[in-house]
Amino acid sequence: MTDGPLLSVRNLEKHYPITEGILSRQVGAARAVDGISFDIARGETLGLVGESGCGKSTAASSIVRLEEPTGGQVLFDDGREEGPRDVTRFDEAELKAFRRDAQMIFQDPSSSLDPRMTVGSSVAESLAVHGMADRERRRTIVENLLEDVGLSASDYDRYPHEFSGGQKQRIGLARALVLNPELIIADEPVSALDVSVRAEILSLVDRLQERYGLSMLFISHDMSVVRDVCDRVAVMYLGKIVEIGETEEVFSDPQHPYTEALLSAIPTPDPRQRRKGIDLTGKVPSPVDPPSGCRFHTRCHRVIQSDEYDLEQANWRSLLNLRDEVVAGAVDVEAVRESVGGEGTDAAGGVETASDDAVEREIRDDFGLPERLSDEAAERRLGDAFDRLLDGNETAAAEALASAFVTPCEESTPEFTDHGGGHRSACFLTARDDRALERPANAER
Ligand SMILES: Nc1ncnc2c1ncn2[C@@H]1O[C@H](COP(=O)(O)OP(=O)(O)OP(=O)(O)O)[C@@H](O)[C@H]1O
Repeated sequence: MTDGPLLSVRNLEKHYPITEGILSRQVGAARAVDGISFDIARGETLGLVGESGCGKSTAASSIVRLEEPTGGQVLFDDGREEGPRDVTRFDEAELKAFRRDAQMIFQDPSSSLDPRMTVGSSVAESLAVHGMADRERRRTIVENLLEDVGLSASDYDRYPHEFSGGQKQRIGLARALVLNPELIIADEPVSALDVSVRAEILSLVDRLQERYGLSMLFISHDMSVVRDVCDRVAVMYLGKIVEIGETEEVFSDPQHPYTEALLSAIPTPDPRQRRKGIDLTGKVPSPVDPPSGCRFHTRCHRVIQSDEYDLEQANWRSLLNLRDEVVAGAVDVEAVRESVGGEGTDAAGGVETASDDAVEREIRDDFGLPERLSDEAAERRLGDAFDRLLDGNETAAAEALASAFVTPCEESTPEFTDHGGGHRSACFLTARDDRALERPANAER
């Protein structure tokens, strides 16, 4: 056995083709996982965390080749003399052996339990598949394992429907452990469970991991769950890892604004401890057409300002939101005019038409923009774009906004910056001055 990591994922990619027409011509690709790299040491738990749709499950299934990766390497070191081998190049027999060493646990344990089989037979099944012919021996191993996961040996002969969600996840754990694997990939193992049983299952996972000396990739959208069980954490956004480091470090000194926003969403019972002030608004963009540059720039509260202006950060964010909506053709001036003007009547008794000023005020208000920006140059260019928009020339307005308001974050892709101790993040802010992000004034911790 070498001292190196058990698993090294290198530039892993999974791109799903997007096809069109009866000939299924490929017209694009969903870049669900777009070049992620991380290591998992022996006995270590790495958390992979991010919002729904960022590619966590695709990463997991690509690592064990339930789906074929499009690119990259998955190096697994099972202690052979020749060192780590690339799972993506395994033939069928090698893959079968690898799947004994690397087991998955899923969010819904019922999906992998046959309702017509006793849970004991379900757990014992893979022992038989992998060549253990002695039925009594299989039974003894499984009975012991059921006790290890907090069930009893007599549960062997019961059926899945007789168990609660938490108990089923215990059975899922027993199934994953029965072949004595080295690596467990747990995909949201507690998200479907009642809050009351989550802590029990998490502490069981922790205990089993230590007892069996397991390495684990623990996938979750929930930062608070990750904090409880993971030694290190990798934060994923739209197919890419944006920050990775020791859990303690990442939680106490987050370096990427996305991590910061995820942390601010953790509910805490103590209002004095509550972090607030960071709105993670909007959905994760589509991986078919991800934003250019830093993929988080369309939602980032710290998105970098153009050197030309000196605006309040919130106003800069709002300006970019307005720009993106106008460019997408999603600002319907006439609808706003109607909604603003519909409240009064004109001299002839007809519905009053809202003035351009009123419409502009309304749109500014919708986007959280003040009636006048503090920066004169920015205000002039915004006013210019509004003139065109209110004249009904959306294309010219979009062009004016797109050329006036550009963030460096969309122009190139940030590389990783090393913060020491294996803590790295990919953000221009930290790349610029290599120091921790200052907290926003209104973000309490
Ligand atoms: N077969 C597929 N074809 C095209 N796109 C897909 C396919 N499977 C997943 N995707 C897309 O890939 C992206 C990543 O999905 P994935 O399920 O891996 O995310 P996730 O972070 O695990 O989210 P969740 O927790 O909701 O499962 C999503 O945008 C999803 O729509």
